[in-house]
Amino acid sequence: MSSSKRFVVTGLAGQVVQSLIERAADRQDIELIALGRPTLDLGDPATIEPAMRAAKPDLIVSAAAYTAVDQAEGEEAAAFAVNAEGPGELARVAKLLNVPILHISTDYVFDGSKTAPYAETDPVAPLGVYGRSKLEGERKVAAATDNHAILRTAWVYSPFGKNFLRTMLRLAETRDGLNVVADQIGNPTSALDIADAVLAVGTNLLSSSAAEMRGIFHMTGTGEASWAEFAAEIFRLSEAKGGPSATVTPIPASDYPTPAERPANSRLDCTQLATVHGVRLPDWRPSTELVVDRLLNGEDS
Ligand SMILES: NC(=O)C1=CN([C@@H]2O[C@H](COP(=O)(O)OP(=O)(O)OC[C@H]3O[C@@H](n4cnc5c(N)ncnc54)[C@H](O)[C@@H]3O)[C@@H](O)[C@H]2O)C=CC1
Repeated sequence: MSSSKRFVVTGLAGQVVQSLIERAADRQDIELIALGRPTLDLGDPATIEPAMRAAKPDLIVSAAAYTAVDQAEGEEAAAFAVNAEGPGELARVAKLLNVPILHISTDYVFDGSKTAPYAETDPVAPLGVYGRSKLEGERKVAAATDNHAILRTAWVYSPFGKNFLRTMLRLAETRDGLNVVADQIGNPTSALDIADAVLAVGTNLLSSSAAEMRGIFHMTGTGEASWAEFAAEIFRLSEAKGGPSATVTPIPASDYPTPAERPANSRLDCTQLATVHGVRLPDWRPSTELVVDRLLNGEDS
């Protein structure tokens, strides 16, 4: 029998990390190890090489990040340390250990002014600190090693952690109606589907040295929605199962000001990932149903 490959992922409790732990548990061919603070602290680069050497990865997954988008506006140094310097050091260590690195990035590298879904080759223009820090992370990873795949995702939800889906269900416990932004559109993406895709792309990088499998790929759920449409679908599914629901009133983003500006169009064109890696994430609606079901059944905290 062939021995299993060890994927070492950064972070302990994040949505993507938790999803990777769950999905890898079903796989004989992959062993997943999560490394987080204090053993590996992206904000303290000196911890990265010793932690990674000890973990002996066959492949590194860079999933941890400073993800508080609004807070980042006032904490630029912290956001850049964790989202740019940390991943740059991780990629240096990946090169040193001669292993591939998969780095998770974001739709926030774009300003959202394009009217069609974004391709990997479209010009970047982040609107805020978080997006700029993630873009710098992409650049540092790419500069440190050719053996990388940068996977840009967006609108992540899951049974774990903080996300829009869980926030909507929580608010509906106490409110009959909610105002939700209708003029920002994107591709809702289940972290469980991200985990499957990461394991598939990682397996490809380990089995092939083809240059076309390296570089930037867009990786979101299939299908698009506005936040208001996403909320309405969450409540439709929840109500059908006897869970909380609320009436959604669509509002413009200008009626819901936030410290960080969001792109109006967050849609990512994922053709490259399908063509090169044979990976296509499912439609967001059935994936949303799976997560709503799990939360209503109380399987997750
Ligand atoms: N949540 C979203 O909607 C989106 C997320 N992304 C990206 O996807 C990736 C995964 O995001 P989520 O799982 O949703 O994030 P999350 O916020 O659920 O989890 C972030 C993880 O990073 C860890 N972390 C934070 N600072 C750290 C440090 N200094 N050292 C070590 N670990 C640290 C946290 O402990 C946590 O485990 C990130 O790279 C994020 O930028 C991209 C687009 C959208």
